[in-house]
Amino acid sequence: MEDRVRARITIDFTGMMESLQNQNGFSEAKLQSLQKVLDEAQTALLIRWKAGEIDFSKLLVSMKNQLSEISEYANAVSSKFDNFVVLGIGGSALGPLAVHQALNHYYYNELPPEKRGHRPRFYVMDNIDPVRFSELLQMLDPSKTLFNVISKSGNTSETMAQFLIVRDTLRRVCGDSYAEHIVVTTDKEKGNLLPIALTEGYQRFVIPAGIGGRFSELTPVGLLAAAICGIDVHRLLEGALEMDQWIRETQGVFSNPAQLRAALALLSWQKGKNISVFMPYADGLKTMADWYAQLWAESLGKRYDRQGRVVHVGQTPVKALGVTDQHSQVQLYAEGPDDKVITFVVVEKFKETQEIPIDMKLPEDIRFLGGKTLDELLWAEQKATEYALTLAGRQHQKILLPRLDAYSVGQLLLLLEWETAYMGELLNINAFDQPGVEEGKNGTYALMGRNGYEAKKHEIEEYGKTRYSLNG
Ligand SMILES: O=P(O)(O)OC[C@H]1O[C@](O)(CO)[C@@H](O)[C@@H]1O
Repeated sequence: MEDRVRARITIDFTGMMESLQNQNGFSEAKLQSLQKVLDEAQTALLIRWKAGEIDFSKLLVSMKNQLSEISEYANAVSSKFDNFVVLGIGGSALGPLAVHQALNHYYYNELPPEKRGHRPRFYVMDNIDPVRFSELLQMLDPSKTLFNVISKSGNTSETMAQFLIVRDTLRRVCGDSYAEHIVVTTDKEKGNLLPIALTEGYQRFVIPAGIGGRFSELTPVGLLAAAICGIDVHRLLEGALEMDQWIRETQGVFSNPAQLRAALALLSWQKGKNISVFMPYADGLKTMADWYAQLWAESLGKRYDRQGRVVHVGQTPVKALGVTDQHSQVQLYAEGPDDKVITFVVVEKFKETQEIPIDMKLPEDIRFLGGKTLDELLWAEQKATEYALTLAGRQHQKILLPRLDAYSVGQLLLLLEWETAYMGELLNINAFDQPGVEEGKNGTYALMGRNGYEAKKHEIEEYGKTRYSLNG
């Protein structure tokens, strides 16, 4: 029976304040003085959203209205197929993966069907590594598999290549019924995937206009996969809506969680903290750190400001996992360059616990663990690391999730999306585009022989003539 607690997540920014207060020239008043900029940021966002750009609230409400369609399809296919495979990359893969890992059994795919509600196994193919892709196709029975091709643009080479291989395989294995094994999630009007989907009669879901990949988890991009794998998508959206409302309706940097995190991020970035470490203390949130990395990096790493001036802004996101990375990265965080701000994400109540057995015959060095639980050990380690970083004068803050459930995850997604949007405004850049990836894409088209890219191909071949390499 799912717990119906609807507690809000908490932002504990003591670690930031203490460290910032120890720096010359910082005061709470300085943080407060950002309020005017944040208010302007909010107004600017709302104006642009009214004019048709991404609008979190509108999006969530319209998704709520579409849930019955998504759930109906999900229920129909989940008992029909043994496997459900997402083909996508970036925002079209990281969100579905993060939410699945956060909310489903950690070993979901290994469970016998009855223990996963007779729902299909779930795979996300977010790369074009030929070995992994071949091995996936060797391992799955295509006739028992549903493939979800996800691409906002409908043009992404990696996803299109995967799709063409899968379509070919399905045609060979399933004959005329191959189209029943493909569901497409793409734009309503644009892209090359759409006409193929229409002509070949695939089931189709729409990514609303104005929503870029990294902001699309709470659209059919993520909701379909979640619904097929048994996640409570209603609660996910409820949590997101609750956070959206909290942020949208709360004035004041010390009461608005996204404004506070963005303002602190700006202040720390201005003080040379060029790295933002996202460190959840829950294995279920490991891929949430990947999702966050794309959100923060692609949204905020920009060459030009809104007036076209060269600014080169952005903070490099780093993924870490507590407690695992205490034994690999924390040494650097404590004693290396003071260029990081660390966000711990802590779950206050885990859905499972494990007691450590008591054995009085053991030496005290390990006997002290007996009678405690793994959760207690994990929380103690997090607190101790937080304290150690405080002693080292390092900046950190903490997001506390009451539980790792759909409601909290919905809140977390929206918190981070809003924070990114505010940070974009504070940096005076467009957080919703990604022009820096175009050059690489065009180069790929050129090298793969796409018509119209001959000059670029020549340019790259010329570049390739001078090499400095070592081959013993
Ligand atoms: O969903 P699409 O259009 O295939 O894009 C995939 C990813 O590629 C990017 O456009 C970057 O190349 C990301 O912003 C996006 O999440």
